[in-house]
Amino acid sequence: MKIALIGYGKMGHEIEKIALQRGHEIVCTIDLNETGKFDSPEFRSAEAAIEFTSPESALQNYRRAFAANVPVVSGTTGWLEHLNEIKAACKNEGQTFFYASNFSLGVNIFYALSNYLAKIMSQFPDYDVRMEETHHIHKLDAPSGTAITLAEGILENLGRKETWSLNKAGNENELEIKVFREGEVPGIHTVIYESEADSIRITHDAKSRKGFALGAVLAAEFTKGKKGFLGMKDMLNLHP
Ligand SMILES: NC(=O)C1=CN([C@@H]2O[C@H](COP(=O)(O)OP(=O)(O)OC[C@H]3O[C@@H](n4cnc5c(N)ncnc54)[C@H](OP(=O)(O)O)[C@@H]3O)[C@@H](O)[C@H]2O)C=CC1
Ligand SMILES: O=C(O)C1=N[C@H](C(=O)O)C[C@H](O)C1
Repeated sequence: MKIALIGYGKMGHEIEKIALQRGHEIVCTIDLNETGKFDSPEFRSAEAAIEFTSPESALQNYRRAFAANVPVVSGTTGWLEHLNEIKAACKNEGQTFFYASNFSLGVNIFYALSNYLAKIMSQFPDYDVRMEETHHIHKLDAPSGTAITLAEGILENLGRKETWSLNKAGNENELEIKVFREGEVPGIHTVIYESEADSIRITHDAKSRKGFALGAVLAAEFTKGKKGFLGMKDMLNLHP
């Protein structure tokens, strides 16, 4: 299929490689300060645009792609305060938008596992829960989008935490997410349950960006012929 890339950084390059390997054509790449390209015939010919940019630019990019009637697959994190606006555009304007805070199969299995563990732990109040995430030093947002999705799943299934907090231990109603930024780490997420007797830890450790990029290309393939707001739940049927 014809794919446009919005954002030609670390993920844009990785996605390009995988898209070409899977027989797709990259018809247009749009990086910072190249917004004129949204009006080009090449961009308009795309059957999907895959967007990995920055928290501040994501919403504008979606709007520009929608104006050209190009479906969007996005993995950019840190923009979710605008989620309802995008859902409304899907519903009221007939747009197509696929979002995942993490496109890797492994993390989506991990989400399901963490939700299930939280459900079990709802019966065992002696265990407190906290989370840790580690990423490369270039990351702009904290906590990671993946950590927020994990935290939301824990809050929903555990029933004894009201909200999550960033690097702030001590309040028993809050689920602490401790954030580390180190070297070129692609992404590590850990959920820790601890009682006086023992601790249980589950970790997802990405070996590279390949899994994220493959998931994004599979998502672009999945959007073909579909309308509305889509996510990994629709594609993988993994977490209830
Ligand atoms: N959902 C998932 O599975 C994953 C999500 N991510 C998320 O994706 C995003 C990008 O990650 P990554 O590729 O590592 O970051 P990079 O910084 O390597 O790449 C982002 C690219 O987007 C460009 N850019 C910035 N603003 C615009 C704009 N307005 N229009 C077009 N291009 C723009 C940047 O240009 P310049 O460098 O000149 O600023 C850069 O080339 C982050 O939010 C990250 O959290 C990352 C991995 C997996
Ligand atoms: O910025 C990154 O690199 C990543 N961002 C995503 C996030 O914020 O969860 C996904 C992955 O962890 C890599």
